Amino acid sequence: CGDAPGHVHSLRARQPPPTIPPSRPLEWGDINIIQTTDTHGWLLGHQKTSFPEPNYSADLGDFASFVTHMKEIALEKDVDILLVDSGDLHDGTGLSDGFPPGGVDGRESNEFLKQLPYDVMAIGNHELYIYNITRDMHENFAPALKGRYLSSNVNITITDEGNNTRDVPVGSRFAKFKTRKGRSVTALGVMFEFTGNDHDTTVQKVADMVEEPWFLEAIRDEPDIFLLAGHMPVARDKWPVVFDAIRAVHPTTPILIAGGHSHIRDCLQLDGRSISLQSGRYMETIGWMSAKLNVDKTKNITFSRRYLDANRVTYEFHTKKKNATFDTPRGLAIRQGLEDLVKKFNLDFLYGTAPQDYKVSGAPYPSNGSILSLFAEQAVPVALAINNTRADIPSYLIIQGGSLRYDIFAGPFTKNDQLTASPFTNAFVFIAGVPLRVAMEVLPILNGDAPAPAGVNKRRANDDDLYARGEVESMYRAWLEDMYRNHLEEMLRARSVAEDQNQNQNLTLGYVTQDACPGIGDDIPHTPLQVFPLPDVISSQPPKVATNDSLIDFVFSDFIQPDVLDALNAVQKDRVFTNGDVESYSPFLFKDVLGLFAQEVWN
Ligand SMILES: Nc1ccn([C@@H]2O[C@H](COP(=O)(O)O)[C@@H](O)[C@H]2O)c(=O)n1
Repeated sequence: CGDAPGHVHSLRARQPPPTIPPSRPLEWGDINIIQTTDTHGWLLGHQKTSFPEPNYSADLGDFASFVTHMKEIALEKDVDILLVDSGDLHDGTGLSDGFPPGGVDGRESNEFLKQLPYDVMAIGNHELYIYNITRDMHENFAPALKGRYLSSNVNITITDEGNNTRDVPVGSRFAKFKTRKGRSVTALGVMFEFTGNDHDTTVQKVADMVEEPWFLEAIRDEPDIFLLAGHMPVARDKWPVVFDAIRAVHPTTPILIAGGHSHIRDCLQLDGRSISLQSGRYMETIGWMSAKLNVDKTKNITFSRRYLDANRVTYEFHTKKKNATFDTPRGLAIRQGLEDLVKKFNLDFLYGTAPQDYKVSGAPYPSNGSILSLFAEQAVPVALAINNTRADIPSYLIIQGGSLRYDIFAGPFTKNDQLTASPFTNAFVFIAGVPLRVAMEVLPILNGDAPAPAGVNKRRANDDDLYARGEVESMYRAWLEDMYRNHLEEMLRARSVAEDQNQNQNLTLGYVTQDACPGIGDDIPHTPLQVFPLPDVISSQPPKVATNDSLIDFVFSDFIQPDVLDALNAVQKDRVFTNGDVESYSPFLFKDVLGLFAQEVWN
């Protein structure tokens, strides 16, 4: 059948390029865990054909079939298997963010996640940026998990039917349940100390949470295992606070931690009877951990972990299925439902044809190949000139680079691609009559490239504050930079580049993980992607005006409005800038910009 006019035939490549099959079976234990985290709406998988995308080409239907077969294998082996998610279901693709006016982000895509047999799910920070989303999770999502959607330190304020205001957990504080084999599990869902949450939602400090009576009561009786799911990176965060609180009562009980948030693959052990795993982002990685639970409490537990590339070749290898025997009725129905949602949300609508790739961290900034340069220097000026009475007034723009979430690939550019690259509903606001010189002083301060005057929140310099507000892109990039640096060092150690290329010639691009757990974690060996450093805040080209003191419209994202006002008031004393000076600049939001630009320029 032909494509509808202005639409692509399918968001999926007809035949994704072949991926390398795994060569090592998974190590099974008495208790086995499949983990997802930071899925951010990527339920149709990665559909582009240039590597590493095909590594992650499986959709949620494929994953559902995989889980079914893994449960069958667990039954044959007579062991336990649990499915766990560590949060961030929103903001990332059209399936979650392409809803029509009046809808709620993620409500329809989450219906498909409900169809998977998750044993435990934890809340993420992307469930807290907008109150309506949190409320939807509380009212419509958590009940489907029947007490297993965990928000140990996250509350929502609601007004009940009797018009009383109540502060309640978004999901449940903890869950206690038994596995198929009769093992008792005490599960928690702990969130990092996020401060960027919306009104009427609260995130409690982890040190305060572990002193709560409910927490002490929940951990008092010894289970067979503690399962700590949560939207918090396994390294350099507050897991040890939770771990120590449990260890003070139960020195040897197995503790399995399923972390998330920083989008990396990671593993460590806080002691010999515990393991912490984190399985990446965007349905690229499926995490596996297993534990052989010995009864001798003086001995270490034998754990294993593996990072699976989320594609059918991987899934079929580990379930010993063939293409023809892999799909389950539920898997096929989920895929069909997702395809139907693509049509319903018009995600296959074609805005134009991207002439080349535009990368987030795979190209230098600024450059022709950078999506940050494309957005701030080309797309925003075109998109914000539409329906804008101020379009003729010289303007200068700054925005947070973290709002550009994914690469654009050469070829058809659809509504789904637009939302994948830039999913947020941030607004463009402005202050009229700012001297260009003053506006241009804000950027280096927010990036920490210039000394910040007292009281100014330096976005890059103040890493703790940035981290608390949810910024983890720099951690993800640092992880990529490490793997690329290691690769270059290895090439130097190799006798010649030719020899290295020879050794690596069958490897495709992908993640090369070095974590703190024994053995090799990656299921498939890859060669790493090249990565470039990026600033936190980016700008448009300064306008051509008479002098640097000429007055311009200073345009910025409402997401960084408090930082911008602080910086403006610190770099000059002629005028006090307040929220009252800030006006709406455009009816269009961040998520609209690339589509408007593509329609004008890529058509
Ligand atoms: N309205 C928003 C919300 C978030 N961002 C960007 O996302 C970063 C946090 O996302 P994680 O997946 O890393 O939790 C945040 O720091 C912003 O850069 C945004 O731009 N607009």
